[in-house]
Amino acid sequence: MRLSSWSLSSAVFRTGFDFGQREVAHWFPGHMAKGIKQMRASLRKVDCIVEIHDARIPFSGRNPLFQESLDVRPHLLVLNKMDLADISNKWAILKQLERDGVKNVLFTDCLRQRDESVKKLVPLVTQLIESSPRFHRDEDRSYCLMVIGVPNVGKSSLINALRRINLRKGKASKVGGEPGITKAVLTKIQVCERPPVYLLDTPGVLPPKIQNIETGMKLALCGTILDHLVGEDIIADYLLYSLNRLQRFGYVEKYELEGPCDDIQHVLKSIAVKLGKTQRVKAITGIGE
Ligand SMILES: Nc1nc2c(ncn2[C@@H]2O[C@H](COP(=O)(O)OP(=O)(O)OP(=O)(O)O)[C@@H](O)[C@H]2O)c(=O)[nH]1
Repeated sequence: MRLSSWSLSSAVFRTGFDFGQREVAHWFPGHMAKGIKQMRASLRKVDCIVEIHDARIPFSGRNPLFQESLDVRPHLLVLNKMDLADISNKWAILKQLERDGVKNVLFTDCLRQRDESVKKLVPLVTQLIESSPRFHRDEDRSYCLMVIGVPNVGKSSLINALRRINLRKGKASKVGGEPGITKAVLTKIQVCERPPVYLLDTPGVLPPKIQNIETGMKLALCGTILDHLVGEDIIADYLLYSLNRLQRFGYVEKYELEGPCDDIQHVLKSIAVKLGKTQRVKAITGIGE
């Protein structure tokens, strides 16, 4: 078996998207451009930037547009959805990020009710802010954080988890399984009383140009780009390619296949049959005769 038939050029051809060269208007819609503008305008009020990214793709798809803000404020990279990621090589990930200039990293799972990782966030950011050269201690001082990241990585979930853990309060930010739920920079949301910590939720912003097609596919696979913009079949094909390349053959047993396979249509058909998701359709013959 060849490990995969997936090919970058065929994905470009089939999607019509060229992640490297062309700006794809759908991926940088108006609210994202507006979001970046609003973020820049609000930066003045912010003590620390909390950038959230998907722990499954720690090195791909972070938005370079955020970089300028990271240079002027303390920065914490939160790698969320760690429950879905393979973090057995956590130290290697941290080392690589450090080489890329990212020193402060926290892995989180925002869906767990009493998650220890989310609890660490407030002490970590207050420490970062208080050790920054711009810091002035003041009796009534509160801390303002700005939460940034590409769409659907869990920005709103993190805000809600912080409120749940620190204030025992309910949701303040709308959460959704699709990218693009948060469309406006919100007003300050309180997430902790002692010390008083507020934060600004922001819309998920994709880079206007995606570095290369593989980065684009990873972002799509993690749900940061609406599936239909890339094509569900192409995303599934890339997933199969990635599983085979990483020699993760768990899908073979789960879907009772004969063995590893590089034909996505065959795999999808077998899954549909196993899950009873098939439909009878009338075959139409004779067209064009
Ligand atoms: N498995 C898992 N899912 C998560 C986690 N955090 C968030 N999610 C899910 O990821 C999806 C997106 O979460 P949101 O909090 O809406 O993400 P967002 O970054 O605010 O999204 P936008 O508004 O599109 O920018 C939702 O379906 C959440 O339930 C996590 O730690 N683990």
